Amino acid sequence: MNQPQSISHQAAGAREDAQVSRLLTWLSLAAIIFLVGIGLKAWYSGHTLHAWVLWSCSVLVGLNMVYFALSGNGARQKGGLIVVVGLLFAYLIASGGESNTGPLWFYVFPPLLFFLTSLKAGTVVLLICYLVAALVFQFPDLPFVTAEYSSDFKIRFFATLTFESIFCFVLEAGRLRARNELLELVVTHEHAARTDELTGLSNRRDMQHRLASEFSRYQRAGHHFSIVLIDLDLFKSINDEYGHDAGDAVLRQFSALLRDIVRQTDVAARWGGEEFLLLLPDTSLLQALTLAERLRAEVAQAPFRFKSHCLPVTISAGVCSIAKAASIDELLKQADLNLYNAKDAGRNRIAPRVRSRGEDHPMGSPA
Ligand SMILES: Nc1nc2c(ncn2[C@@H]2O[C@H](COP(=O)(O)OP(=O)(O)OP(=O)(O)O)[C@@H](O)[C@H]2O)c(=O)[nH]1
Repeated sequence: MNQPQSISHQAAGAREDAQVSRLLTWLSLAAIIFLVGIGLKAWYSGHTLHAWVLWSCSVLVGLNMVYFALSGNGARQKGGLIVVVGLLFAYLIASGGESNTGPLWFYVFPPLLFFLTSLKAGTVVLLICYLVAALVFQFPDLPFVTAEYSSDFKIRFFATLTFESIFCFVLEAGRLRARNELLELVVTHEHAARTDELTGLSNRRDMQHRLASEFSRYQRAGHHFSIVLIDLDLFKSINDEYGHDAGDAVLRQFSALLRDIVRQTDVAARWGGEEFLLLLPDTSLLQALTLAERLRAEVAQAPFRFKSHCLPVTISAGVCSIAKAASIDELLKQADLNLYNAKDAGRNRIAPRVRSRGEDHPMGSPA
């Protein structure tokens, strides 16, 4: 049986991914403007190589944006941006940038990295960057390494960068924990808003949503469906005779029976008090009547127990197919009318009553 609808972690995650991608697009745009601007400055200061590297990076960031716009692949968008930024920082450390200030840009990397990747992946990439920086600092004679840094600078650079990295890690871990707790809370609340607390079935609100979407499906594709409106007979007397707790126990036991009897695609809801509603997709009136009759017979036979008492429980139900109604309201009204007829005819029965060919007993009457 269909559980009450609820948003999943995946749905929330997908929404979050879309937000991050939007943010990254703006960030990429800002980076392109920034890189072109600094490149111009380097060009006019006579650092032509530096200018070309910055402009090349801005082209790569632009290509990454275009790729994302065409493919919509957010993971590749992040990966592409990390690779470009990583290459740029490796160049800045190796060349020293302008006036040996290139490594200072490295401080942008830890927060960006943890934001774009997971804690684990961010730590791994960061360690690789540390290794590159250590190699450049330790072996200034390596090819492509043109900068030289003082020992003081190297020590301070590593110390401050390590401090920043740890701080970013702790902050990101806290953010992720809070985000996950919030998601759990949203899912729990969403589930509670759609579930009947006593029986665990869908509540009226959830059923109304499902009826509306099933009706749209019917209008769009012509998929027929039926409903069964069920009412426990003389339920007040159970409450009066055995107490409210006994009544609650009966409602729970009946719900469990309902869950067992319906198909995976059917929806069972507590419609109110001691009234239940079944939504049966792709089901004709006759099929719905057959199911309702089976349910009626099972309830009449089932031993409903509360403490040492065996409680007499029967149900009446009104069945209606969408083929007989022009709207959900009309469908519910017709099912309610049929339920009233079943009660009026003596309870423990299903309405409308139909006689199947070759059957001795009319369907919908007590066996
Ligand atoms: N224990 C319990 N009782 C409930 C709950 N919701 C509604 N009821 C009771 O259900 C009873 C419904 O009584 P009625 O509407 O008179 O209907 P009935 O006694 O079932 O009689 P018929 O429907 O005519 O067969 C009332 O006594 C309500 O208090 C619930 O959540 N728990």
